[in-house]
Amino acid sequence: MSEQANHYVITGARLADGTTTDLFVRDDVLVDEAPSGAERIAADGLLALPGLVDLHTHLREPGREDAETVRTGTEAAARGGFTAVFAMANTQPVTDDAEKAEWIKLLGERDGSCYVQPIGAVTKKLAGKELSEMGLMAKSSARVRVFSDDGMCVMDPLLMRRALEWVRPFGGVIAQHSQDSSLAGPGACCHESEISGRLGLGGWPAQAESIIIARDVQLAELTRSRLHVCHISTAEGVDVVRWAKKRGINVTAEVTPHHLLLGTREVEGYDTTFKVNPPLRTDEHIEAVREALADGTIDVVGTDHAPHAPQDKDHAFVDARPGMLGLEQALAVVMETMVNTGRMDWSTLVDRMSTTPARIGNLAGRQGVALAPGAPANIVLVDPSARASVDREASRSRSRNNPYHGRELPDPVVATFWEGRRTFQR
Ligand SMILES: NC(=O)N[C@@H](CC(=O)O)C(=O)O
Ligand SMILES: [Zn+2]
Ligand SMILES: [Zn+2]
Repeated sequence: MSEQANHYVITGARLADGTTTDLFVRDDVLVDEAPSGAERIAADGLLALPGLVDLHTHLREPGREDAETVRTGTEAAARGGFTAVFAMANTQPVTDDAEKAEWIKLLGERDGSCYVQPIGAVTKKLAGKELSEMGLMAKSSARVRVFSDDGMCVMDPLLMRRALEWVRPFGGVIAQHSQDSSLAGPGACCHESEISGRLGLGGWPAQAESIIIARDVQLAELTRSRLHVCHISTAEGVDVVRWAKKRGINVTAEVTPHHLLLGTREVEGYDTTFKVNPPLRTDEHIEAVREALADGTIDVVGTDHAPHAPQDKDHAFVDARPGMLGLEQALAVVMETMVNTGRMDWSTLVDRMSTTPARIGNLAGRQGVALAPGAPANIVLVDPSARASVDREASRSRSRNNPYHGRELPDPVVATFWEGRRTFQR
């Protein structure tokens, strides 16, 4: 038995369905009896869940390695209980051809503490003018299935129609950053509300989001293709998705941890950590996205982990880069807002944070698989009662724009195993 072998016996853990079992890890799979020489891990009182899957991560490599790298971003992911992340295309250069997608995939294999699946850009350089090489990215060894201009909205409806048509034959999906940039002034940087008026900040109305979603679900219907709505944040947006699903339109939606917990009032101190797209909203919107995540109108939680270097955040609110960290506290925030409030049980949480994101991103069978013999050994061990004050300095991320700094939250992740490899241990 080599010392490097990933052989574990995890005893006494409770699964998402409430049953208690022992888990046997032999290399990268779960088996039905203890491998010889396995390390024993007592997990009494802990939950064992399939590793979490994030459809929406910004890893910043290549181009902004001062803010994050594949290594540091996936270390943050493992710390948060994730065993797979989808890397957004808005890097420098943009991931808009097969070679660049293959390079991200290779970086993941070389440096990753979890599986890294590249997302391809919808348009070249995210410029919104010309479709990228989506077919070649799909055919490449990176096997890209999710395409997004995230950071930018695909504003041209004809281009959006063509993109949806293009990905349909190979089962791809267009993940849209739904934000009508023509419906707010150039300085829009928070939610349009009484608070934006009082603070003197330009606002994004909720309708800048819901109008694009309404257009796109109809284009998904027209093309019989698949649409994913990134970071939905408004009651109006949720209503449109609910309507579209009732019509049988192939649409899925995602909410971020920060839109489940944080509100417009966070920006009152002009702390640019809280500047994000779409902006933090008011209580009625927060209530709407929580309800929609519980009832399945919103299919998944996606972190929109968006690391930024200090020089991009240390500006007047209107000039700072939007985006905040998310990977390390995602599970904690979903527990606090959804599980500990009695809105959601653990098996639904697993669906929203592991099974369904894996399915949307075409990783079903490899990620988000229920823990049973034969399944890949992607496991997160969770202590449901631990709590701690978040310290941004303790982050695995290279950036410090953590919106939960100083806040007391659950501190659930005890250990993470990716394909049998222990990638995090508290
Ligand atoms: N969410 C953000 O405010 N910023 C993201 C881009 C995006 O998700 O739109 C980023 O890349 O920094
Ligand atoms: Zn976005
Ligand atoms: Zn994003």
